[in-house]
Amino acid sequence: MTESTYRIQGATGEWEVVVGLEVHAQITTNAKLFSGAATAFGAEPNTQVSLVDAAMPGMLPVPNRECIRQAVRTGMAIDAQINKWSRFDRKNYFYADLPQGYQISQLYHPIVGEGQIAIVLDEKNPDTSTKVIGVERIHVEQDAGKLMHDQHPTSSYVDLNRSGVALMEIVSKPDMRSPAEAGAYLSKLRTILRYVGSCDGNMDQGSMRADVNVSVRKPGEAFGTRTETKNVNSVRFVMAVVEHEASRQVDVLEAGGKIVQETRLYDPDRNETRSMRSKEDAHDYRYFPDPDLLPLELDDAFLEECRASLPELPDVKRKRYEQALGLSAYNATTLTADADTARWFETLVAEAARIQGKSESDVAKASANWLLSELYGALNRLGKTLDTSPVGPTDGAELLALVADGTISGTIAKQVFEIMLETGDKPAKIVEEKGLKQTSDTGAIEAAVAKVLADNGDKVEQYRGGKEALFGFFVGQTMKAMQGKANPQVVNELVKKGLAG
Ligand SMILES: Nc1ncnc2c1ncn2[C@@H]1O[C@H](COP(=O)(O)OP(=O)(O)OP(=O)(O)O)[C@@H](O)[C@H]1O
Ligand SMILES: [Mg+2]
Ligand SMILES: [Mg+2]
Repeated sequence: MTESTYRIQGATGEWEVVVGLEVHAQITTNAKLFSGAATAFGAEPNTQVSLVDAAMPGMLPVPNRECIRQAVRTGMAIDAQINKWSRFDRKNYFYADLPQGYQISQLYHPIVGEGQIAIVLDEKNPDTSTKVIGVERIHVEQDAGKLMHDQHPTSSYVDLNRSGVALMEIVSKPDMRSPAEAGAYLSKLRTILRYVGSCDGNMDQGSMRADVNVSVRKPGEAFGTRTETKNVNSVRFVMAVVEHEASRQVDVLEAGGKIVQETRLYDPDRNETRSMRSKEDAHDYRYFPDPDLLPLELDDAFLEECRASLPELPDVKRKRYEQALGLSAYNATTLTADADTARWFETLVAEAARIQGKSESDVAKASANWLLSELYGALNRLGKTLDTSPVGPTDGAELLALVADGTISGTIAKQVFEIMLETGDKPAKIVEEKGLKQTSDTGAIEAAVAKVLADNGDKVEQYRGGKEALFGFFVGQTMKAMQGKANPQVVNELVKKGLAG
């Protein structure tokens, strides 16, 4: 565990920043938290609104089992305490996007208690740069609707599609100490949610948004007063908010001012935060238990099913990639940062092992290197991602097998791969049709070596005079003469022999 050393230098000395994040994550379900209305993104306004979501008198909320299940699975994935007994509370306030006049949330008895998330600050050295950030709680609550101010010159409209959509509010402890830690926490949380499948993590669609709580203090002193910047919707913006808000607070404090507990808004265009209103306290909302809902009681069979349905999680997967598959820490971290990437890689490795009749650990390194350099390089160039990759894991594994069994050299493999990307053809077919098979035909290679040595008599003399670095030149020239198709080992041997003779 490393201590963060992020400090802000002020006129009166160094300041430390303290950060806690409240993350609202939309639960991936087809239906809302207390109604059967749909939740699809991008639907026409007010087409996904049931009578419950519109708060028609007399309608009663009925909890959606799947939402509860996903919150519990998320809690288990961060090693949190799961509360078998929890309850919904009403958070009362008036706003035009909230037809009920209250939000159903969980203040006093959240469904998930304390947990933790391990963040990595240096991907090359994950084991020595891990910091554990505490999670205070996860509770389940309803989302509000959305006001639309751009539809009419003088009126605002209300879209209730989001009204009643299930959210998890994941509240961290004030354990982060720098913009980088806040960014790493949010990324890691998103990774975990995507592995679990409880939230799609698409911040640009609003499925995940962070309220960023920031305060500053002199190192070793008690916590200062926090401000809360609402609804920040990217990792980069969260980091920017921490940086700006911290230095703004230092300026205020050093000028003799006071920080007031308030809600602020982030403006990405001007990269600044602005005060919105003074912060409400819990008592302003007159929270009380919702009389329309019974307490939630989870039985053991339900909890057992939640646990059994969890996938292998990113930290465990990373360790397995390092220890069982022999990958570098960096490659293991990169490949496990995203559930889809890990799945793609695992199919590639399984296929490569199957085709070559080897164990997964024998083929994992070459698979990882190919995926992270060749495939990623090509996808970047083509503006594509793994899910839209023109080459799938099985074709990739077949290409790797051709290199492993000596059918083609690594250089030729790059050419074959380019053709695969263009045509979608199988690698074996391309090698066959283009006559790209590697040759170990010593006769042909010997002849090529002889010609290279004859054409470069001066260099041969220099080599023999002690300039051994020239060896690579002769190998390269021979390879070129063989159009890349010569077995490199045989070329090495024959060049050595030719130079000696
Ligand atoms: N001094 C502090 N500096 C920075 N962050 C803090 C500090 N004290 C608390 N926090 C963070 O502020 C957040 C408080 O969230 P919580 O949901 O408990 O309350 P809230 O913000 O008052 O309520 P609401 O959900 O209505 O916004 C937590 O993430 C916590 O870690
Ligand atoms: Mg909160
Ligand atoms: Mg808050």
